Amino acid sequence: MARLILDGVEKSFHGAPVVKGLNLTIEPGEFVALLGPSGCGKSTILRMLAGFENVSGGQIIHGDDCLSSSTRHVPTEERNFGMVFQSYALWPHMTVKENVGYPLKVQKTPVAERNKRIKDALEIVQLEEYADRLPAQLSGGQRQRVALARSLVTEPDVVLFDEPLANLDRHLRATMEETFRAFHKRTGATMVYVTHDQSEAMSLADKIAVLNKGQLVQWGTPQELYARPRNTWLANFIGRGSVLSVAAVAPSQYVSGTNLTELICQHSPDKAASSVLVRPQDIHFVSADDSALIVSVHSCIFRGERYDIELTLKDGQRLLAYSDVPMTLESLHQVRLGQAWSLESES
Ligand SMILES: Nc1ncnc2c1ncn2[C@@H]1O[C@H](COP(=O)(O)OP(=O)(O)OP(=O)(O)O)[C@@H](O)[C@H]1O
Repeated sequence: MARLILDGVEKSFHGAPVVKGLNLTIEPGEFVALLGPSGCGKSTILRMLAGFENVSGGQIIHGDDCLSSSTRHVPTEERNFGMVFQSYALWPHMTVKENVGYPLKVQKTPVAERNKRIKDALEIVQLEEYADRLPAQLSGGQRQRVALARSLVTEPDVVLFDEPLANLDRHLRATMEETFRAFHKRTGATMVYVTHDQSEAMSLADKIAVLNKGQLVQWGTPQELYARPRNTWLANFIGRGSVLSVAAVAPSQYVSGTNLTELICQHSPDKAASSVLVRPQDIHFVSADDSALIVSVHSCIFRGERYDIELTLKDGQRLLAYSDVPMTLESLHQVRLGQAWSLESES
């Protein structure tokens, strides 16, 4: 098992940069998500890791080996990285076990060893009983599990996933997330997982690289990204909450509820302003509290376990809060704010 390093990786297509100076160090056995909106360069990064694309600058290092640089390009088949795509990419005329065993056949692994590894891989994804079926006789989730089994028969150090759940319905996605978690635990392989779905990334990954327009915005654990997003763009992208304009305050710090209330009250459009992130669970409805803020209810939406309440502050800004009970539109309430996180402005 070896560390995977992206060192100043660049990629341009026809002179247009799509990945800019990317630095990431992925520890052996880590589950890493590359998260970002459509077109931010996630798949291109994965394709460079896989060796389908060369790099325009920088280098990719695995352990002691340089896999890609401006002077070197180790071909895909020599990287021994497993890959799982959105489209499954199964051979329709081959049975499940033939599909799973295909990479071993290419490697000319002896038949007895091949059969053992196929059996082990199918056991991990719980498809032993389906070994002789054709892909057309399987459900979407089962096909994705075949692709997963195929990605691990060669016992790769690194497995690359390109939006593997994008074609599955919500219920199946949750089940497959469980399969991925178990798969990671069982194999201990390093995993790099591309997705534009933040809840998927948060629930699966040890660390997340959030990308926007080909650049790394932040690299951290899901908890760090949620609690301390770097800038306003990331605060709007990760989790639920409200980005408020307040009187000037230094970025990257927690602001206490009392200070926050003051910063909101002192804010005026003609003065320098900062942005803070307020999470809905930090907004508390109170009664008869002199230091509380007066808000009115703009909307109230039932979400099953609770209501989403959109509030309007005195200056017209909106604030998302949660409530166990429904609230009447336009009604006035008092809220006490817990804490907020101050943000850098988007560069
Ligand atoms: N072979 C190519 N030739 C030219 N431009 C390309 C090529 N591949 C990707 N691009 C461009 O690079 C940018 C990043 O594409 P990429 O597929 O990496 O984004 P992504 O984040 O994976 O998006 P999505 O979530 O929509 O798949 C896009 O603007 C895309 O049009």
